[in-house]
Amino acid sequence: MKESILKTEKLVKIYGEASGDSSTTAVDGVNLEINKGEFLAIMGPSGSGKTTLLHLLGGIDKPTSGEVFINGEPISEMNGDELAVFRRKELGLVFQEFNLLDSLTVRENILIPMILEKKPIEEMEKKVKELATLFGITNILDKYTYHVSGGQMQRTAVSRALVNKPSILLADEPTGNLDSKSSTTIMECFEKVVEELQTTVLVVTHDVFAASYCKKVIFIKDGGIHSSIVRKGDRKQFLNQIMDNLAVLGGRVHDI
Ligand SMILES: Nc1ncnc2c1ncn2[C@@H]1O[C@H](COP(=O)(O)OP(=O)(O)OP(=O)(O)O)[C@@H](O)[C@H]1O
Repeated sequence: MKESILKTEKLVKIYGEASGDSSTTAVDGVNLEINKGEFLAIMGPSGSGKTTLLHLLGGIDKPTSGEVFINGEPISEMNGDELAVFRRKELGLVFQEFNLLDSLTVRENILIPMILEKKPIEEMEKKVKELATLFGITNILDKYTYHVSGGQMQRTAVSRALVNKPSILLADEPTGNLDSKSSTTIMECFEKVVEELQTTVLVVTHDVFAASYCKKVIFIKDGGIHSSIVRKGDRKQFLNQIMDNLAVLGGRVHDI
């Protein structure tokens, strides 16, 4: 049976409503359901509302109306502290800019969320070893982040996002600052996250190549869900299918 991890009901985000200036409806009544083990991408033209939607799903921003449920829990009913704890346990977040602390080593960066959860030291060491092995970064664990490559930084960020075994990993343009080789490595890491750790992954991306690694792509336009496609054949066929759907969406290719 399908297990719902994340669900939204009539999610709306309007910017600028209170200021009296002209307002922008960035997310316009989105109903979305993501089940356990899904690996999906959200794509759409520039300004279509992708990042805003991801911020609402991750509790980083509050909706104007509607609700986000994570494991059946409505996140709008949580106060700031409750939401912070809930996010630390249930959500893993990965950003384009990596957001690592450069005064810490790779190992220390990965440990931060577990330290905040006051996990026993043996458990922390075991988890870091497990994730570093899975993502091929054991040899850089004691390096400072400014001494490692962009691809290694992003694999560190993915490890940090996973240490507390979240229900879902949300990634905003995770390949945006990476060359094509590192982008491939990161998308292969996400495949492992889904297949070996059974963690659900949602990626917001402009990158057709990155999206082609996913099993499903949801296209958004003007803040609403326009269409979605599911991967049936190989990755190259899916990449072509994604390109065709983006062409239908409109917007110039370099805007996507
Ligand atoms: N803080 C804000 N205040 C006012 N308007 C905003 C704000 N953030 C986003 N918007 C507007 O909301 C709409 C959606 O923006 P959003 O950044 O979510 O789109 P996006 O699809 O992620 O774009 P891109 O692909 O260019 O990053 C745009 O019209 C944008 O100008």
